[in-house]
Amino acid sequence: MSQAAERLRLLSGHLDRHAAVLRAAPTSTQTVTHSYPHRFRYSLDNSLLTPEQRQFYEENGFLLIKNLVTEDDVNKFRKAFERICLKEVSVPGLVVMRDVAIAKSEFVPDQKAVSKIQDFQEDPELFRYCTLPQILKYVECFTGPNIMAMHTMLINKPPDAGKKTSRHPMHQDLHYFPFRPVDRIVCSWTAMEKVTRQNGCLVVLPGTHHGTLLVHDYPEWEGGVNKMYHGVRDYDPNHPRVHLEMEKGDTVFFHPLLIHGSGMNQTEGFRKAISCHYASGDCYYIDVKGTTQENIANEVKEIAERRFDAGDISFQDSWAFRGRLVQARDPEKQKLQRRTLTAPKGA
Ligand SMILES: CC(C)CC(=O)SCCNC(=O)CCNC(=O)[C@H](O)C(C)(C)COP(=O)(O)OP(=O)(O)OC[C@H]1O[C@@H](n2cnc3c(N)ncnc32)[C@H](O)[C@@H]1OP(=O)(O)O
Ligand SMILES: Nc1ncnc2c1ncn2[C@@H]1O[C@H](COP(=O)(O)OP(=O)(O)OP(=O)(O)O)[C@@H](O)[C@H]1O
Ligand SMILES: O=C(O)CCC(=O)C(=O)O
Ligand SMILES: [Fe+2]
Ligand SMILES: [Mg+2]
Repeated sequence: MSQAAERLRLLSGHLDRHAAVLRAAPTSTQTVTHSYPHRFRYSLDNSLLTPEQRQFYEENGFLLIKNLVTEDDVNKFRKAFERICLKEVSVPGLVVMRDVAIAKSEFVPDQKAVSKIQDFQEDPELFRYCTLPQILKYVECFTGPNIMAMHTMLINKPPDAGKKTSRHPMHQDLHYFPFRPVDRIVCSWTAMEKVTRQNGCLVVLPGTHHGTLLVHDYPEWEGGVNKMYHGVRDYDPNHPRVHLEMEKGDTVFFHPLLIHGSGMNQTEGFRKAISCHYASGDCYYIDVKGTTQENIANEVKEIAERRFDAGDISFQDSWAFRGRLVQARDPEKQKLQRRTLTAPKGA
């Protein structure tokens, strides 16, 4: 038997015994969980999540917390978005996107034209979302105490213009991220109104975070597809799907390998959600050359160089500009700010 096979055999023997111990464990699982650190890969020890919530995230890759953001705060974020759309304020670095079906038709200079804004880290009111203590408390369970807000977004999913371009294809957010480790990254996504299957709620494939990063590309949709909306090329169409219907203020936290998307908006209203991707400040940048992420890296680089009229902006630079420290126990260790390009040995 090869050394590797022998190691695997020993390891699986160890895991079997481990599982047997867990099965034989008494009903007070709370004390048991703390003595078996390998049982938890996706979440860190914390005093916030119930054992059931923690287990749910481990198994499914997402966790929905009801009523986490107040009505008052959501209304303030809606107002801030409106002011941006009305061009009453201009925010440095902000990316405004119109749905491809609308962008290619007549320009309407109000929020109706805007399907998404990204990178609102310089808007104090919207960025307040990323610093809400009740959100960071949950985020910390996945990232640990040093937290960077890496990517901010407000999605204003328009009524579908008839070409199904309001859909977001099934994807894994990690496709867009040149930083690791993967399990120390989490997204928070808050409904800014009731979201339903009708207006295009999030759709998730539970448990897919256990897999690896898959090949992403533009889906072959007849009516067109929005810029950079890559989808997983092959996923199991029979995998169970969950439609996450949510009330205003409800927030879902999900893992960057969880396959998710959102359906067509079949209503007359604009379905709004605000989100932030967080990563541990101890994460490091990786070089995606030669990986499945090379296609998105090239697109991002091209757009960034055009926008900033600069010669050479790397994929990692484009993230380093945007990341903001939102919580620190250990300010020295914020590798994502310093743009450490090489992975530490053994990572
Ligand atoms: C985890 C997370 C990162 C996951 C995601 O967010 S996935 C989606 C990521 N998507 C993005 O980051 C795209 C961000 N959007 C943008 O950068 C911009 O909106 C752009 C698509 C570059 C367009 O911006 P801009 O150049 O200011 O707009 P213009 O009105 O001048 O149009 C220039 C040409 O682009 C076209 N365009 C505009 N919006 C879209 C669209 N949504 N999809 C596809 N093509 C689009 C527009 O028609 C125009 O094309 P031509 O007329 O030059 O042929
Ligand atoms: N024909 C398709 N090809 C690839 N992906 C699709 C297709 N139709 C929907 N999707 C994706 O599946 C997810 C869910 O879409 P959608 O809400 O339409 O689901 P659904 O279960 O078909 O709901 P409904 O029956 O309400 O339309 C979205 O990410 C969407 O982009
Ligand atoms: O709000 C949505 O439709 C989901 C958007 C999304 O998953 C993303 O932009 O990565
Ligand atoms: Fe996503
Ligand atoms: Mg459908």
